Amino acid sequence: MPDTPSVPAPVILGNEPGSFPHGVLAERHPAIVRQVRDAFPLDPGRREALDALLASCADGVVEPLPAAADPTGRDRDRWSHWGMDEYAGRSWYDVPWLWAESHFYRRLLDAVGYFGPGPWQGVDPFRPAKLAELDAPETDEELAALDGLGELPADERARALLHGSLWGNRADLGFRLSDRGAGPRGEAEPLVADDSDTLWSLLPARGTGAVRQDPATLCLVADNAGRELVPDLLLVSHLLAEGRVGRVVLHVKPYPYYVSDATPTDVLDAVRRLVAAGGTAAGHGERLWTALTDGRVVVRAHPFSCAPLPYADMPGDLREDFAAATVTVLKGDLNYRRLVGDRWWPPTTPFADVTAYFPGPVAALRTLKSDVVTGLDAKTEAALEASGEPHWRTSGTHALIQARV
Ligand SMILES: O=P(O)(O)OC[C@@]1(O)O[C@H](CO)[C@@H](O)[C@@H]1O
Repeated sequence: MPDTPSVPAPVILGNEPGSFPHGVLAERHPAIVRQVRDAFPLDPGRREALDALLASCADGVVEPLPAAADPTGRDRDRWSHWGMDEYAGRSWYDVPWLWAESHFYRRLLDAVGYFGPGPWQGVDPFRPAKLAELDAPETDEELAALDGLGELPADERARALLHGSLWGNRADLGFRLSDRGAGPRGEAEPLVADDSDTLWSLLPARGTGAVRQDPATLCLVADNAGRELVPDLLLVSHLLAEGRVGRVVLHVKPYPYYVSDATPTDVLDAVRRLVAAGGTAAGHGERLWTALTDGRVVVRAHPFSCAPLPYADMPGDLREDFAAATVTVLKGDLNYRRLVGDRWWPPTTPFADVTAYFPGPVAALRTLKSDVVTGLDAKTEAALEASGEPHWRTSGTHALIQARV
């Protein structure tokens, strides 16, 4: 197995005005604070805390989590282990962008009283937006379209559902706040890498050549709730129905994160949405409901899923989870950044090299919404650079399916 590149590329920081990472820290985060402030009738104490965070976004520094932030102290201990003491006092713009962003969301939860004690303990500040998206007419349309898939051969249905999950990643409420917009479609193909054949080779359908001794286990590291989680669950349901997997471990976040990231509550909302939709969607919803009750689908909410660190720093128990899977599929841009390392890799750096540390076969389904990218062939990189789309890395108009056996 190739080794992770011996000389890692520079870590992405948010310290360059005009860059995407800087814009996220300086513009998107304040917009998110205002959005939360307007979405809840918060008491003066909470509003003051939000205003303090808003002020900090512009020119503040990383501050330790206040003692009240976490009555048990367990989460503060984790954050200390994750670098909070090292970075405390330093500008948001001078620490790794991944770390700064993740710490912002943890501070936002403090500001709204998510960790309590108090009336807002456990209330997801992003829930109104998540539910609005789940109940949107577009969701009805996407679920109704499932009725037409039944006529397709199983492998075409599988491909359609895989792409539904892939492009579902554009349904990202935080991203839309500063979506640089899909500029004029250039020459470059929307899919900049496609290892789907490799992924399918790991999850053969019943009755095909490759007969597995034990049913395959899929570890799916989910990303956003709503209109991304629904297609993810539809793919899971299809893989179970076709015998491509016998068991699914669904990783979601233990608490709200990056605006739309899915929590266990969001899994329940999405399954209920499917069951209530009628038609083919309801069949998927009922299959998932049964699979959750009989243990074929297991939901995990590991603390490291909300860590400000790359997966290369994952703890042993999570490493064991991934190692036990036939394949681990990571959804979305943030998980991609954490999987390959949020660094200025040359785009042609082999995906296999930057994921060499990962236990077991791994795949990524991601729309490009931030600067990091690996695993492109030189021709694709050249086409993207020549495409007339200056923001091809961050606009969400391109996506990739990458896999390492
Ligand atoms: O993981 P997701 O939901 O696909 O994207 C997360 C994201 O919105 O957050 C970061 C910018 O704030 C980027 O990684 C990306 O744009």
